[in-house]
Amino acid sequence: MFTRQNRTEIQHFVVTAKQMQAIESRIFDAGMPVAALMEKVAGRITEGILSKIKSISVTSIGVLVGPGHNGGDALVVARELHFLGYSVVICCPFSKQKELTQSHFKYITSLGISINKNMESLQHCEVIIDGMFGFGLERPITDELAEGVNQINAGNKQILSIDLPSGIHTDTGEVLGTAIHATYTFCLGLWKLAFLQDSALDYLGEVELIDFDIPLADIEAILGQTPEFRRITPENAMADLPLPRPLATHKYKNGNLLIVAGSHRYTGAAILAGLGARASGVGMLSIAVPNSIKPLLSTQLPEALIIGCPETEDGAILDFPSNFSLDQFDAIACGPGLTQSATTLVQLILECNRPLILDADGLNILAQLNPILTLSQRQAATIITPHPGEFKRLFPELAEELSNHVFVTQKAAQQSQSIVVLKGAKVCIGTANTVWINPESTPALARGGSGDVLTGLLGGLLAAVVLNQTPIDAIVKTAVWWHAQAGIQAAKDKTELGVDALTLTQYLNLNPIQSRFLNKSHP
Ligand SMILES: NC(=O)C1=CN([C@@H]2O[C@H](COP(=O)(O)OP(=O)(O)OC[C@H]3O[C@@H](n4cnc5c(N)ncnc54)[C@H](O)[C@@H]3O)[C@@H](O)[C@H]2O)[C@H](O)CC1
Ligand SMILES: [K+]
Repeated sequence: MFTRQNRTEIQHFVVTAKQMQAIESRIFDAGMPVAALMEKVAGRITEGILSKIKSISVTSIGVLVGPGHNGGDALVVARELHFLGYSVVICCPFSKQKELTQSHFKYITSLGISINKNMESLQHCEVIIDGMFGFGLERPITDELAEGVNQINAGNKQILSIDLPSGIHTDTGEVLGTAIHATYTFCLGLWKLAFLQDSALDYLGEVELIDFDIPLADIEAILGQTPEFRRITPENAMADLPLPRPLATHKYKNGNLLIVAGSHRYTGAAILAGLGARASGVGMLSIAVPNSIKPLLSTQLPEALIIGCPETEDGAILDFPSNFSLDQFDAIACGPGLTQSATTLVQLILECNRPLILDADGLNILAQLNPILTLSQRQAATIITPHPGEFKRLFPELAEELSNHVFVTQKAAQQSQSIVVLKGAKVCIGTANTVWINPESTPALARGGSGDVLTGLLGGLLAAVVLNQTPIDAIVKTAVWWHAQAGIQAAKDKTELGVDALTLTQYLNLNPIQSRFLNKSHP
């Protein structure tokens, strides 16, 4: 007995509409008939739909059909549901269809199922299948069509969208005119960019990838060895964890990190960054803080070397102590809780030749210093971790397009020659060749302090890879994934309200996902 192949590797590809069309064309050129592929895909969508509706009592299913092949998929699904005994109501508010879609119309009509033009025909159905537009949507939905979509949304029924909620732009995730509010969306073949854009989140509902066996060779032929966009998965995130450790390792081989953080006003930020770094397993941790808060840090992080620094009148770090050198560190993480009074210090750090993570006030200070020029002139790698507000201050010329997170992250990384981590529901990581996007997270992390934790965690992991001369890009996505997974687990245990930043640091250590890492441990 054969079971369907579990192709986890396809989970990490992300495509634009144009790339999907190009991949699809290769399949057709190789001899796969279009109708056969539609039949196969729709069969798998039907399985997906049945698994979602089996627990509710459904007698009548409404199917919204568009003019293209998204509509064709919907008609095949409708036909199969009809044969399974469901009462199917079809609505197609278009007078012209593509040839294959037209052919399915003819057949389904011959089975005695009538086709309605008016969207009100769907109002008594318990469930609606949305096959109006997929990746072929090319202009806004307007007029009567828009009214119909809004009416369907207002009906508060379960809506299952095929490929994309109709009205959502495949690449930007933006709403073109209006869009279906799906309960579930079945993305066909490969993840489309819209599934990883914050702007589409409210419309997608629960999402699932329907694999239909696109050969990897066709994907790679179009996307290349280094795809432009990549989705972070447990597999690719864990592959870059510094585990298992070599048996004969010692502390100087596991990274030496300097955190520069905190002020008299914001002591907690330094502690949280320190606790994030602690969880990373970094070999040596030093934390530079204003002299006056050194005792507090020493109590909270007994394993770290706390460096008390001269401070400004308002309690920010003024400078490093005399004879202090940044050269000894593998990496520096700078910014949480510094306040904007630490400008001279941040300038000094930007000039040093150590790999650097800049966050929070570090970014606000950078924003005053011609960011693109400053970053591109740095002699070592820089990772910046802005939220959208900080991003706007750093890259004002990209502000207008900020709703397209993936695009602006890519542009900012290219312009600044840095790694740009744009925070949001779906964190985007722009590197020289690829934008990594984290699909799984939790709103529980939208809370003061969780960014400080990420900075520390990232710093610790970065210090270790710099020392071992492994690529930096890869570890950034691992840190973002680890941080989100800790948040998800904490939210499961304590609700989304119970994940304060300190609790989050505890889940970095205790996260059950870590037991999976043990598989990679020594025999
Ligand atoms: N992924 C695959 O390899 C497969 C995908 N399939 C399905 O096909 C659609 C894409 O089909 P396509 O015909 O290219 O596009 P659409 O169905 O999304 O619609 C295009 C159709 O609609 C017209 N149109 C576009 N915007 C508007 C508008 N605002 N108002 C009115 N009309 C509009 C446009 O002119 C076209 O006529 C994909 O999503 C999958 O569902 C295959 O079935 C299997 C392989
Ligand atoms: K759709």
